[in-house]
Amino acid sequence: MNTHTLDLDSAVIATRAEVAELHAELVRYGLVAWTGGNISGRVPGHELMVIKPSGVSYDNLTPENMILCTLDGVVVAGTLGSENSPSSDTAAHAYVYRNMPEVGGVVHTHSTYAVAWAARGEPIPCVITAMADEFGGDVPIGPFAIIGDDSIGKGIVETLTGHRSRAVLMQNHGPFTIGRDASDAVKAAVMLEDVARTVHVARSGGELVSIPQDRIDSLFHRYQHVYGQH
Ligand SMILES: O=C(CO)[C@@H](O)[C@@H](O)COP(=O)(O)O
Repeated sequence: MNTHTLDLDSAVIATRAEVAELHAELVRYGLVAWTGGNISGRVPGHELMVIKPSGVSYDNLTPENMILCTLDGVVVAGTLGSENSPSSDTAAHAYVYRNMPEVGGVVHTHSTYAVAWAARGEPIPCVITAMADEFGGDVPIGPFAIIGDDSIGKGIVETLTGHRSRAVLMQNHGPFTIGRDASDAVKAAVMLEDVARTVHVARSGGELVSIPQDRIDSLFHRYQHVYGQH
């Protein structure tokens, strides 16, 4: 077996394990109900992605039943899990990977507060430092788009290209998040729901107080480049 094949096989195995394991985080943080939501990961160094099977209980997701697809969203025949149908959002995830080469992971959830902002068609205003840290500003609204073709993917790419936010609220539907890898995209989904809830509660109590842009900029820089362990 040549080294390229070994590299491919090991990259696929690692991505399957990562994506399967991360789905449990959506349940742990209460971001999905039933089989709603999905996570995918780009297979590093290859024009491939791994995504969950459609409509399968989170309790039954394993590395082996994750589905390997091309970046056109086509299932790679004869591979583990290929007997099942991939997520109904596969086209959206694939469109993001084709058009945003820096993205290594995509997540979709139906988390309550984020979906509530999406139902109002309102961007979440950056009025707490946690939003400045994680999203560098407001969390934007994406267009209303029907599942089944590239519409959702196009809406995600048009909204997030050149935008600091790793999260977009697709109007009347819910959040999609992106990241350098699947884990980073899951973090964005978790933090999104936290800020969506906090700002919703804040606004229900009265007027929101904005943060000066230069403060948002410095908070974002610190969090992205200084915070944590290096
Ligand atoms: O919201 C949608 C589609 O956008 C849901 O169907 C989705 O969360 C779950 O679908 P899958 O189980 O990934 O096919």
